[in-house]
Amino acid sequence: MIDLENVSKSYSKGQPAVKHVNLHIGRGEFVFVVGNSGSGKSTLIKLLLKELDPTEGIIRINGKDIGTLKHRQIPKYRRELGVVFQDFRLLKDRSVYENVAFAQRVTEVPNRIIKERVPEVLSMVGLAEKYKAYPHELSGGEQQRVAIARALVNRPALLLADEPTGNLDPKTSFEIIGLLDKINTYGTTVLVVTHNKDIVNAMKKRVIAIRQGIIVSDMQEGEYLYED
Ligand SMILES: Nc1ncnc2c1ncn2[C@@H]1O[C@H](COP(=O)(O)OP(=O)(O)OP(=O)(O)O)[C@@H](O)[C@H]1O
Repeated sequence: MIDLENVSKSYSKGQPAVKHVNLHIGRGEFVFVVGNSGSGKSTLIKLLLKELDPTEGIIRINGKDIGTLKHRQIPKYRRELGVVFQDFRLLKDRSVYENVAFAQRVTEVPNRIIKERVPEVLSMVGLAEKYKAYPHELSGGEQQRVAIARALVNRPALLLADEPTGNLDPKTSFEIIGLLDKINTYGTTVLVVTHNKDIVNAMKKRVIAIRQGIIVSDMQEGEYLYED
């Protein structure tokens, strides 16, 4: 699903943000990526989304070297990934339904399919009843559920979540991770970047720790051993 071969990324100044990373994440895995601020986690997500190109190395997603994608192929490539952020990034002036439908409208999915899929993903995230609500009428956890529904509506094989619980209280954070875990059991590969030690320790998933752009540990049923 995700293969990084000797991937490095340097910004113009300073040390490389990601250094000689080799990584394989198989289809259907659930993986946490942990590390303190500035360790290179966001850079890694941006490389996977092809918002940045590596200075060195090859990134393959689904067997495809994304370095070979033409400029005009990038939007389509990104739509095949589901992405969730710490700050939800919902459209404030659109309802829950429209926020999720929007991801399909831009891909010119026929209305008939949209009408089928939007309620389907909203009930999967437990928000079927709130389809008319606007983001400001929802709690943080509910807003993140909408963002997850939007990420799932195009049925991505891979879901990337960058600090998805960063703005949520502990109970809601566990609910959101539980939802990502459920999505994973349906077959979607899930990669979660997080600082949340309690969640990482409770979930017993694969944990990849990054320090200064280098993978310093990679453990199945791992723990958050890393001190900030
Ligand atoms: N656009 C940029 N230009 C120059 N340096 C950058 C840029 N973005 C990130 N960096 C540097 O790259 C390194 C890794 O940053 P990155 O944002 O990937 O870390 P992070 O682990 O995601 O941190 P955080 O948890 O704070 O989001 C840091 O030293 C950072 O200062």
